[in-house]
Amino acid sequence: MDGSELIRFDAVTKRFGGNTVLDSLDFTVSSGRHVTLIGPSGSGKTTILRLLMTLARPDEGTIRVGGECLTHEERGGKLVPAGEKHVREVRKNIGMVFQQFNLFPNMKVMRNITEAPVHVLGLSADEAEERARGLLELVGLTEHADKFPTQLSGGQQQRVAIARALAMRPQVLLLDEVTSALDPELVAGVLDVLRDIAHTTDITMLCVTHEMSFARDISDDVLMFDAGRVIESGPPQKIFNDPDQERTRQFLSAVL
Ligand SMILES: Nc1ncnc2c1ncn2[C@@H]1O[C@H](COP(=O)(O)OP(=O)(O)OP(=O)(O)O)[C@@H](O)[C@H]1O
Repeated sequence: MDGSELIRFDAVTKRFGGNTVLDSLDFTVSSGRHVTLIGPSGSGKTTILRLLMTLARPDEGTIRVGGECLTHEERGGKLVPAGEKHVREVRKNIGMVFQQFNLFPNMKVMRNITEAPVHVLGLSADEAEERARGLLELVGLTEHADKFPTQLSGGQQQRVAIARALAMRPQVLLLDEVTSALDPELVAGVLDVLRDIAHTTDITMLCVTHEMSFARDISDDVLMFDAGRVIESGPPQKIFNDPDQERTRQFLSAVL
């Protein structure tokens, strides 16, 4: 962890129709930090992760990751909207785990994990498999490399999705409600794996979750969103125990 700035949102506005979901949003995340986004449903948390994955584009403002601009590029001395090639390069630094796992159903676990390292990073099959074996051990699925996703529980599938995201060795891992689609008895196993990753690696994490005790455990910083703006931020002890904003207090009393 070197503490340098890794993610920067400058005056980012995102609208869907007439609905302003993010309203001139500014925030930064330093390298190695674990940041949790909390706030009421519809406050724009998932949209932030989707913008970072370029699954959506902002209407205004700029987003930078690792010093590279995700939204714009310089061409002929002018700043123009970023093209596909530029976006793909910047995005190599970002891994995401979704609520619904999104594994490739027709590929075995091993291939789910090696596919992008081979095709995007150009690793040899042997290098990618060695990397995948290490990750399967990390997520406790060494025995399941030759299974198809449907042969695994939801919790196991989500752990494969975590291994798959990490296989690209991204600088930042985005976690979007990764336990929301799981049966309650499978949640703890997935959160334990993520706790382990948070505590033993220097990866930067940006996490949207309703699991407040998990947020308390892993976060360096908590950002409280309301109506597309950060209304308060700070270490989890401060936000969860003694928030400054009445809106944060109300939100927490409803979810804790
Ligand atoms: N593709 C889309 N088209 C239209 N509206 C959208 C789209 N994606 C998000 N929205 C709207 O943007 C707002 C913010 O959504 P977002 O998913 O970012 O909120 P959230 O804070 O993550 O909420 P939740 O906690 O319920 O997941 C919501 O009103 C949502 O309906």
